[in-house]
Amino acid sequence: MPEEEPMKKQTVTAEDWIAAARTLNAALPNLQRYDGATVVIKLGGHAMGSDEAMESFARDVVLMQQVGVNPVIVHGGGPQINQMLERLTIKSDFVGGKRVTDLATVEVVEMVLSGLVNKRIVQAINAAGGKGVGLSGKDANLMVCEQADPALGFVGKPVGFNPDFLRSLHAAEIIPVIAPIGGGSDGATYNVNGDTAAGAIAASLKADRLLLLTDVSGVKDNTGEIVSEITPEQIRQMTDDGVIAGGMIPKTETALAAIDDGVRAVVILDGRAPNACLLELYTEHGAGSLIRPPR
Ligand SMILES: Nc1ncnc2c1ncn2[C@@H]1O[C@H](COP(=O)(O)OP(=O)(O)O)[C@@H](O)[C@H]1O
Ligand SMILES: CC(=O)N[C@@H](CCC(=O)OP(=O)(O)O)C(=O)O
Repeated sequence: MPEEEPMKKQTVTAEDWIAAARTLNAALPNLQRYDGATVVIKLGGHAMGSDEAMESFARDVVLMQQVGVNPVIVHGGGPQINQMLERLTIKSDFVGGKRVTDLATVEVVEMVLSGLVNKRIVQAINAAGGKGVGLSGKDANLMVCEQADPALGFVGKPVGFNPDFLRSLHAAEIIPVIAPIGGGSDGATYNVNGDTAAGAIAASLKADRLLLLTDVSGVKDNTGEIVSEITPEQIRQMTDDGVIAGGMIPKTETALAAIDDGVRAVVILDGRAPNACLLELYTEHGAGSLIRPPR
C-alpha cells in the first residue's frame, strides 16, 4: 500500500492577517453601498459543485445578509433532473434551451427541484447560521404561470408575483430559497427555466442586483475573452453573430428583460469560483460580465 502523504499544515502569518484586515477595510464603501439592497442570486445546476463549494456559497449568502443585504436565492438543477430522468428511463428533449415537459416529466422536475436540490441549499444556509426557507413559485403565489408554448407542454411563463411576501421574509431575516416551479390558475404545475424564474422574480422586486451564477466566468467575445461590462446593444450583436449561443442565450435574454423591467444591474459570473458573490459585491475585482441599462 502506498504511504499516506502527511497533511500539510497551512501556516497563517501575521502578514496574512494584516492583508485580511486591509481587505475588510477596503470593502467599507461597498458594504455601505449594498446595505439594504435586494440581491437575487440564481444558482445554476452546473454551478452547484461539491459539498465544500455549497458550504462556501451558503456562508457567502449568510455573510451578505449579516451586513445588510436582502438575499433571494432562485436555483436551477437541470443536470440533477437529467440524472433522475435517466434513472427512471424517461427520455427528455430540449427545444431552444427549454425542456419539453410532459406530465410524467413535470412530476420528476418538481420532485427534484422542490425536494432534493432546494433542500440541499436550505440545509447549507442553515448550517452556516442563516434562516433559509425553501419555497417554490407555488408557495404564496410567488410565481404564477401560464403555459409558455403548447409545443413545450408544461413549461411555464411567469405572469404573477408576490414580492410583498418576499419582503416580509426579509423583515423576519429569513433567506428565501425558491425552486423554479410555478402553479397555474388552471391548476397545472409548470416547469420554468431557472434563469427566466430568477429574472422575473428579480423584476417583481425591482432588485438592485441579479447575479446569474453559472459554469463560465462571464460572457465571452469572439476571441474567448470575458467582457467585463456588456451593453444591451453588444448582446444583440453578439447573439446575431452566434458568439452568444446555447445556454448563454436564456441568460443574456433574462438580463435584458430584467433591466428593462427595473432591475438595476445583472452580473453573469462563475458560481464555481470560490466566494464569487463576495468578490462581485465587495471588491473592485468584479467577478464576471456586468449588464446595466444604457445611461
Ligand atoms: N459567448 C459565450 N460566453 C460564455 N459562455 C457561452 C457563450 N456562448 C455559449 N456559452 C455557453 O453557455 C454555457 C452556460 O449555460 P448553461 O450551461 O445553461 O449554464 P447553467 O447550467 O449554469 O444555467 C457555458 O458553459 C457555455 O458553454
Ligand atoms: C423549462 C426548463 O428547461 N426548465 C429547467 C429547470 C431547471 C433549470 O433551469 O436548471 P439550470 O439552471 O441548472 O439549467 C429544466 O427542466 O431543466
